[in-house]
Amino acid sequence: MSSNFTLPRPLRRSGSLPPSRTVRVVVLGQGAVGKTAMTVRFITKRFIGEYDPTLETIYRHETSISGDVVHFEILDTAGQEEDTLLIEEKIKWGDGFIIVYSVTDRCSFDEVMRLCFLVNHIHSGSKKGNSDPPPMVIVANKRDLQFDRMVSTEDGENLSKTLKQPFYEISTRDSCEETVAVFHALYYEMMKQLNSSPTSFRRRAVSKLMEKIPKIHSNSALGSTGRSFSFNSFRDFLPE
Ligand SMILES: Nc1nc2c(ncn2[C@@H]2O[C@H](COP(=O)(O)OP(=O)(O)OP(=O)(O)O)[C@@H](O)[C@H]2O)c(=O)[nH]1
Repeated sequence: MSSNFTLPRPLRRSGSLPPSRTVRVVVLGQGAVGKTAMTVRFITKRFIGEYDPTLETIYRHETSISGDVVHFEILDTAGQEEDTLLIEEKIKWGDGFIIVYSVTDRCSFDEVMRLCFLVNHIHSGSKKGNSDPPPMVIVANKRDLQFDRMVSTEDGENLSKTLKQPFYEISTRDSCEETVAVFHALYYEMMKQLNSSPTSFRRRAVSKLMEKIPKIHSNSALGSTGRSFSFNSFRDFLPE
C-alpha cells in the first residue's frame, strides 16, 4: 500500500469497459475460521458474535479506495465444502482470493497450503500466457484469543514467505480497521497484477452454479464512514 501506487485502468470484462471497476473476491478457509464475520465486518463495520455455518452468499458492496470507485462482489464460501468440482467453479469465478485460518485451529492453518495450490492450479490452467499466481492474501484470524492460540505469528509469516503471498494477522472481533485493510490490500494486489498483466482479469461467462448463489447488496453511500447501513444485523439482508 505504498503512497506512490499507480492507479491502473478499470478492469475489463472480455474487452468491453464496465461502467466502473468490479472486483470478485472469493473468501476461502475451513469452517468457523471467521470468513463470514470478516466479510460482514468489512461491509457493515459490525461484528457477528454468533456462529451459524454459512450458506454460500455473494455480498455486493460499493466503496471508495484511494479515489477509485470499487464494486466488490465477495463470495463467502462454506468451509464445509467437500465437492471439488463445485469449489473449482467458485475459484474460476474469482479475481482475487482471501485465504483465512484461525490462530486457534491448527488444521485450518494446514489447509491454507492446499487451498493456495488449488487456486494457483485452477487459475494457471484457465489463463493463457499469464503465469502469475492470482492475487491472494493470507489471513490469520482470531488474534484476540491468545490463550487458545495453536498457530504462532512466526508460523504464519513463514508460510506466507513460502507461498510468496502477503500475510495479515488480525482480530475481526477487535478491529474493523484490520479487516478493512485486508480487503484493501487484496484490491491493491489485483491492481498491481492488472498493471503488469492486463489480460489477467478476462473473465469467463458466469456459470449456472454461480448464478444460483444468493446475492446480498449493501447500501453503503460512497465517501461516507461506512455507517450508512439501514439494517441492524447481516441477517436483516434478504437474499435476492
Ligand atoms: N474471538 C473471535 N471470534 C471470532 C473472530 N472472527 C470470527 N469469530 C467467531 O468465530 C465463529 C465462526 O465465525 P464465522 O464467520 O461464522 O466462520 P466461517 O469461517 O464463516 O464458518 P463457515 O460458515 O462454517 O465456513 C463465530 O462465532 C464468530 O463470531 C475473531 O476475530 N475473534
